[in-house]
Amino acid sequence: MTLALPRKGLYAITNDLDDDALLAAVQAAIEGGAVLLQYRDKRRSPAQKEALGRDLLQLCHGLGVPLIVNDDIELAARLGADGVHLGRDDAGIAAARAALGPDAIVGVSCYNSLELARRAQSLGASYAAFGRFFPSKSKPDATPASLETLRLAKAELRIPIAAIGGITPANGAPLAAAGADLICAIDGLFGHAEVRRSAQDYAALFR
Ligand SMILES: Cc1ncc(COP(=O)(O)OP(=O)(O)O)c(N)n1
Ligand SMILES: Cc1ncsc1CCOP(=O)(O)O
Ligand SMILES: [Mg+2]
Repeated sequence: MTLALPRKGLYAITNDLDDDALLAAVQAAIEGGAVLLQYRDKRRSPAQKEALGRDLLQLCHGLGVPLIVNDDIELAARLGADGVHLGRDDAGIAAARAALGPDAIVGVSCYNSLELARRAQSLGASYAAFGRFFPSKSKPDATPASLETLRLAKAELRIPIAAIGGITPANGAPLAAAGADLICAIDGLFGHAEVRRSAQDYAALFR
C-alpha cells in the first residue's frame, strides 16, 4: 500500500534519538498534526536502519501517515515505504521510480535553484524542497535559500513545494505565506521538550 502525498502541513524529519524515544516522539508528532514523516538517519548500520524503518512504517501507517526514506532507494523498497527523498549526492528520480513505481512519493532537494526544481518536475518528482531558510543545527553546512526563490517556485511549478532548514513555529509564517505547502522540521520538533505541542504549533502555520 502506498499512501499519497498530503497537500499541506508539517513534514516531520527524524533526528538522532534512540529507537524507543524516537518512536514515541514520532507518535507525538503525528498526534500533534504532522502529515508526513521522513526517516533520515546518518548514524545507524544498514541492519539497524532496516529494523527501525519497519517499526516507523508500522507506526506511521497505523496513524495514516506516509513514510519517506531519506537517501536510500533500496531501503525504501525493502521496507515498502511510501517514497524516498533525494539530494544532489543521491541517486536520480528515474532510479527511484524504477525501484518504487509510479505511485511512490519522490521528493527532490532543490536548495536555492528554480532550475533544479524545473528539471525535477519534468523528470517526475512529487515535490521540490527548498532550503535551508534559517541556520540549521541539524545541517550546519546547508545551502542558504531565499524567500524570493520560494515565491517564484510556487508561481511556476505544479508540484508541491517543501521548505526546510531552521524552521520553527515562530519563524515559519513567511514561508507558508510565500507558498510552502510542506514545512519541514527536525530540531524545532524532535528537539523540543513537548513534541506534540510543538507539532500543534507548526500545524497552526497552515490555518
Ligand atoms: C524535505 C527535505 N529537503 C531537503 C533535504 C536535504 O537532502 P540532502 O541535500 O540530500 O541532504 P541530507 O538530508 O541527505 O543530509 C531532506 N533530507 N529532506
Ligand atoms: C536536511 C536539511 N537540509 C537542509 S537544512 C536540513 C536540516 C533541517 O533540520 P532543522 O529543522 O533542524 O533545521
Ligand atoms: Mg541526501
